[in-house]
Formats: sequence, structure tokens, C-alpha cells
Amino acid sequence: MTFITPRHDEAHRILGTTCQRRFSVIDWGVQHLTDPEGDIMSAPVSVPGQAAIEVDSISKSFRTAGDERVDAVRGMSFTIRSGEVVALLGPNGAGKSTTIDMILGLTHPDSGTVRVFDGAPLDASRSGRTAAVAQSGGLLAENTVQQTMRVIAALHPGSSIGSCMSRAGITDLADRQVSKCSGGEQQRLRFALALLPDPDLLILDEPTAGMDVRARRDFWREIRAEAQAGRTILFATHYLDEVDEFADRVILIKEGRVIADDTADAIRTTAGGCTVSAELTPGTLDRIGLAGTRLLEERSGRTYLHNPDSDALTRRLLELGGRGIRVVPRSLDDAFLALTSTTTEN
Ligand SMILES: Nc1ncnc2c1ncn2[C@@H]1O[C@H](COP(=O)(O)OP(=O)(O)OP(=O)(O)O)[C@@H](O)[C@H]1O
Repeated sequence: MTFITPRHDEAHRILGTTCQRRFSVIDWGVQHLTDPEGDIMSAPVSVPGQAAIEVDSISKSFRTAGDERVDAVRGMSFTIRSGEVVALLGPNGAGKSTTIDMILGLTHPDSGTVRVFDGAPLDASRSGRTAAVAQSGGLLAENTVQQTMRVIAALHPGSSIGSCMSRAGITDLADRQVSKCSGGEQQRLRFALALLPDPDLLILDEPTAGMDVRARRDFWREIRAEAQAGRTILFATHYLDEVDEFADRVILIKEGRVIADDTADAIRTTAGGCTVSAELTPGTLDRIGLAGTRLLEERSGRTYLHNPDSDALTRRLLELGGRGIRVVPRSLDDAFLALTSTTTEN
């Protein structure tokens, strides 16, 4: 199993202590965990349409240093089928990373269950069926790209360094020192490393962080190819255009709960209608009094609002002396803001 994660202590604690007999931990920043004989179990072929990930009513709380309880995940349920490309989307602190950690078996839910390929999450990671790419950390700066690939490939007999490097678009970077690679190039290296065990499930936590527009486009083309080859992809991202373009399905989470689970188009329709923006005098917001009105954001002197009945909202803003009123069909960004924001009545 190969873990590429900045959650060093977490992986070390769980895998290094609970699986010591079966696993060795080569600790040089990346968690490389394999059984001592280098015996990687062959991955069963996943069947399209079968459940790859089953998350059933999971909850997870933490205690802060000040002994306050944080409910990171609260009763979350969803199923991801083999071959799906699914985006986990939510504002900062929504519970995305905690959920991913539970799917990887790095941490366990306080209640509820997570199954990966109908087994324990850790077993799927152990057998190489799950591989993860985190957004940062986990690479040795002084090694070259090729050396990094070789070290990890040695843990996965039969893996093809050339193919994985080519699919991740880093063939030309083979002799470059990791420290000289840009953030986006390092990210592609992590991706190539994750491909080495030939995983059925790829979990990517903000995979394109640090990539420019072209690199992001190339990266997603490769991910698409991996999905078409039958791999299941779950990714967390803050880039809504990526969700729109690449995800078959979006699981939108807020405050540890799933608040929407559908295609990007359907979510846009659910959160439907138009965004209404206007220049408002102070205090106007409190006087709108139209049920279902949500404040999306206030920016550059304009207030952006949503109500399923945008005509009624427009009339109300006119009554209240709103100026420069604009009504525009909503983008996925708007839908995201609408679904994760609070109503003006709150
Ligand atoms: N080990 C921990 N100890 C205490 N609180 C934690 C711990 N891990 C996560 N949390 C808290 O749980 C909540 C969910 O965190 P999580 O990292 O899962 O969110 P996220 O959606 O991944 O956020 P981001 O987009 O900012 O990465 C946050 O309030 C976070 O501060």
C-alpha cells in the first residue's frame, strides 16, 4: 500500500502501530507501507456499477486543545459506484478531509460504517486497490523524480514506472530534483506514485492545488483517461469549474452533512433561478422579509442574493430603493454559495 499524505502522524499512528506485524513503514516523509515480503495482493478487477465506497451514517468528533468538541462529520451517508468520478465539495471545515481519512482507513468513525470494495477501508488500501494523492507533503526534496518513482515502484512488483510517469505527464521531468519541481509538477509526481499499485480507487485531495490552467487541464485529461479505464475517482476540490467539467456527480457537504448529492447540472437546477444583485443602503437586508431569500455575498458595494422566485426578489429590492439591480442566471459557483449560505431571516 502506498500512502502519500501530509497527515504523517495519523498514518504512522494507525498503520505503524496497529499493523506492525504485517507492514513496514519506510518513513521519509511519504508513508510507504507494504508487507515485509513485498507481497502486494493482486487487485480484483472492479465491476462497473458495483459499490466501491459505501458510507453509512458516519459521524466523527474531535476534541480541541481547549477540550471543546468539534463535530466534523455528522451522520453522512453516500455510495460511490465503480467507475464513477465524484467530487466532494464543501466550504473550508465542512468535513471533506475527515471523510476522506475515514475512507482511507486513516481514522475511524465514532459511529456508522465505511466499506470500500465491500471490505474494511484499510484492507482496500493494503491490497493496493485504493491509492491517495494529498495536496502537499510527502516527497523527499533531494531525490530526482525518477529516483522517487523507483523507490516506490520497488514496493509494487510488476509496476511500470514508464507508463505511470507518462500517464502523469512527467516523463520529461525524470532527472529533475524534486526540490526544483514546481508545486504542480510535484503534484503530478504524487499522481504518478499513486498509479504505481494500479489502484481501482483513486482518492485525490485538492489534486490541482498549485497548478496553472494548462497543467490543470492536462491533469484532468489524464484523470478522465484513468476513469475511462474503469478506475473510481473521488476528489475534493475548491475549483468549481473542475467539478462542473470533470465530475459525474457532486457530493456537496456543509458542517459535516451531505446537503446535495447529484450531477452538477441537477444541483444548479435545484438551487435554481437567478442571482439578483443590487446596491443597497445599510439596513435594507434586514427589511427584505421575503421567505427563502439567501445572502450569497457582499462585494464591491453590491449585495448578491438568491430567492427561488427571482421576480419577487427583484420587485422587493426595487420597493426598498435598491439601485443598479442585475438579474443573472446562476453558475455552479452561485448554486454552491446559495446552498452553503444562510437565509436573510437567520
Ligand atoms: N484532529 C483534529 N482535531 C480537532 N479538530 C479537527 C481535527 N481534524 C479536523 N478538525 C476539525 O473538523 C472540522 C472538519 O475538518 P476537515 O479538515 O475535515 O474539513 P475540510 O472540509 O477538509 O476543510 P478544508 O477545505 O479547509 O480542508 C473542522 O472544524 C476542523 O477544524
